[in-house]
Amino acid sequence: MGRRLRDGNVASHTPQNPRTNSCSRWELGVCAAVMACVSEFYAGKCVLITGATGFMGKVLVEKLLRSCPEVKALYLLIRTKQGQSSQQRIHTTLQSKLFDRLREENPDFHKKIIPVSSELTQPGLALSDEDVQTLTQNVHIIFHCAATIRFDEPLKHALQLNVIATQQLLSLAQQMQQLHAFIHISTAYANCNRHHIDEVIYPPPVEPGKLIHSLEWMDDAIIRDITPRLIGDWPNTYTYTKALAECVVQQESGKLNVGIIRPSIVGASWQEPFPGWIDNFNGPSGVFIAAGKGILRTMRASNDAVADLIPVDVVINLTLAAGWYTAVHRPKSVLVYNCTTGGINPFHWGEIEHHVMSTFKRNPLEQAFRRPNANITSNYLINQYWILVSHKFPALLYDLFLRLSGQKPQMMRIFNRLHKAIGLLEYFSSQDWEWNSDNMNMLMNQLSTEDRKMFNFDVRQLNWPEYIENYCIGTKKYVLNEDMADIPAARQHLRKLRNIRYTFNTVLLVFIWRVFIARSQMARNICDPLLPDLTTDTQKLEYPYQQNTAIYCPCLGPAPAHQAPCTTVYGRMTVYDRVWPYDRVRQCMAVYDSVWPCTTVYGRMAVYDSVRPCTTVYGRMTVYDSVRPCMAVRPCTTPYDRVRQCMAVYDSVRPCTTVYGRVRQCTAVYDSVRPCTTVYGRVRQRMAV
Ligand SMILES: CCCCCCCCCCCCCCCC(=O)SCCNC(=O)CCNC(=O)[C@H](O)C(C)(C)COP(=O)(O)OP(=O)(O)OC[C@H]1O[C@@H](n2cnc3c(N)ncnc32)[C@H](O)[C@@H]1OP(=O)(O)O
Ligand SMILES: NC(=O)C1=CN([C@@H]2O[C@H](COP(=O)(O)OP(=O)(O)OC[C@H]3O[C@@H](n4cnc5c(N)ncnc54)[C@H](OP(=O)(O)O)[C@@H]3O)[C@@H](O)[C@H]2O)C=CC1
Repeated sequence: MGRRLRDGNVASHTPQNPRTNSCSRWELGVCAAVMACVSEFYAGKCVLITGATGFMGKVLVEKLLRSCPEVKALYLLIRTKQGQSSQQRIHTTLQSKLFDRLREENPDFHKKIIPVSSELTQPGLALSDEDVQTLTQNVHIIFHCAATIRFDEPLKHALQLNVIATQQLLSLAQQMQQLHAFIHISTAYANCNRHHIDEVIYPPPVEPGKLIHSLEWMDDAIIRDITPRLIGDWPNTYTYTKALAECVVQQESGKLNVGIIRPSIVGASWQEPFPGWIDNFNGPSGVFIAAGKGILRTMRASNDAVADLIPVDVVINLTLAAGWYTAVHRPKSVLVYNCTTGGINPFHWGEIEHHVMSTFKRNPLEQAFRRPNANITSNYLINQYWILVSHKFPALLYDLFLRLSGQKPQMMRIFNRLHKAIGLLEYFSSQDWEWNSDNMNMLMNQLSTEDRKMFNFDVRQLNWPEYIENYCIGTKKYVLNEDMADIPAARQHLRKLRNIRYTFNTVLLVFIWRVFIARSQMARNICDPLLPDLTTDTQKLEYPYQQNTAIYCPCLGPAPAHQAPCTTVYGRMTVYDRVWPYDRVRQCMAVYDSVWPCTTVYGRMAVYDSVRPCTTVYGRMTVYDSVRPCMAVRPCTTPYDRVRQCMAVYDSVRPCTTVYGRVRQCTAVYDSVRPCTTVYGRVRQRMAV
């Protein structure tokens, strides 16, 4: 690694006039024929990069050193953090697997890296005078990647980093004597309040200077209160301040050659330095991991909305090419590149869900909480339902288990954080945008064949299923640092989870059956058609009586009736009793109905009698009511109606042949409906009969 600027040991170089240094059109042709023009352009150049310890910054440093080996020096503006100096931090960053390929190709690559201590939120970027002098003398190209990308960042801090730091960097750039290009990394969602987004800088929601001055004197509590009103149509302070930053870039660019790159949702690498490289939980990566671990089961997203993911290497290739183009062609105004895939090679969230789940089932993550099975829905209520059933309920059970086993409950806490994170992402997964990407296409056409291969950002070639598979495997290998050799053990763990789920579901089903369904005729009527029909098609064709046997013994395997078709209710009852002896009459009715639904009182009675011959009118009436509830079918407004109904039943039990017998029967029935306490009442009863 090159020594820090403060040490004053900067590799000497001959300053070149940016205008004469750029490839002429003739030179471009020669360069293309001999070697890639873009890497030729970076030869001998000093490049300043902010955000080099971040996701995209790292990939930029790696690609620049690998594909432009003649680059002179990389000045990386890095803040001290957690007691580590910028020197130590870059040292740690370079240990990342990301640099393995470069390490192999060029073990001395670190010598070109010069860390510069800089806290971007401080006045003057907290640069020493010496560092300012060296940077202003040497830097040819600036890539400004640093930003806070947190969606919940307090407005003042987001403004300080994303807007004010950009402003300060631009004024430093103005002092640079041989700067060729200033490339600012923005986001495709800076203007997410619009549906169609062109490659232009839109008017800012508020004049950035005014906002900066107003927020200076306000305390944090007031700012927090007015933030929602200030950001208006923007979903968070990140996209809002990125919109303001674009405006600042335009205002302060002066005579600088400036380009703005607007990537959409930056994901794992597609090809370089190797497929699937990713090192953080941001954006979809965290969602994929949570789904792969079986924690996330539901999320609000539209199946049909375009998932505008863009691989990180595509963004970096475009950025380097834009650096070259901006320096060489010096466009008159700030050139904006929408770096997106949706308009060129669209892929949808529903498809992503499918491929993510399929990949994690084949290549499971270690120690999954449940089997991966996430579903996306755009319906708020359905999502809330699944959150309750698939997130909160299992979390409660698991925490209960942890408590009982003397451990600290943690699942509910994890779910609360997950819900906060996905709540912030839903805005981006529930709708889609149209980005114009003419400048990206124009730039591609400007590249030589060689450059197009070396700095490939042609997303038409992107094979999504393959990319998503590599992405998921990348989260496993590089974010979670899991060993691919442990996949068989992870698969075994998933099988164990599946068996636990089957057992749990069976117990739950049996419990629900016994407590609710087996005790209620109405519930049975509702549930019977919903219960799984376990019979095969051949059985259905062969014998209708067989169809429902499985309903009565769903968890205990096939009943004997499957082997020897049962044609009588009695036979059927025998099977039933073996499985689950319980409340004979109710069972009998249920079984009978399942075989031969009984619509007449008579049929019903016949079944009833076969089980428990009825000797009392009351018992008989209960059966009668269960078949054709008298109050429901024909509301009985008078005891007389009831008596008529009862008599019909009564007759079927004990037919009466004498008038006297009839009167006695009637009286008994009548009494059971409305006991009579007066002689007058009795006489009225008899008269009625
Ligand atoms: C199969 C389904 C397919 C459908 C799939 C749809 C995906 C739909 C993606 C849309 C994506 C749009 C992206 C816009 C395009 C840009 O503009 S890109 C810039 C993107 N910026 C981000 O993604 C930053 C978002 N993150 C944040 O704002 C903050 O991390 C959060 C989410 C507010 C959490 O903050 P915090 O509570 O202070 O904690 P933090 O330490 O940051 O993280 C807490 C936990 O959340 C986890 N976490 C962080 N981010 C995430 C995440 N994205 N997901 C899950 N967990 C996360 C962390 O791993 C951590 O877990 P533990 O390690 O503690 O177990
Ligand atoms: N990731 C994505 O999906 C997308 C990102 N972008 C844009 O790309 C750029 C890079 O994003 P990404 O790499 O993902 O972000 P990261 O969060 O991974 O990296 C942010 C970088 O900024 C640096 N930084 C933050 N605060 C300061 C500070 N006060 N002083 C000095 N350096 C600081 C961080 O350094 P440190 O290590 O010290 O924290 C880190 O190197 C951003 O401008 C972002 O807006 C745009 C679209 C999508």
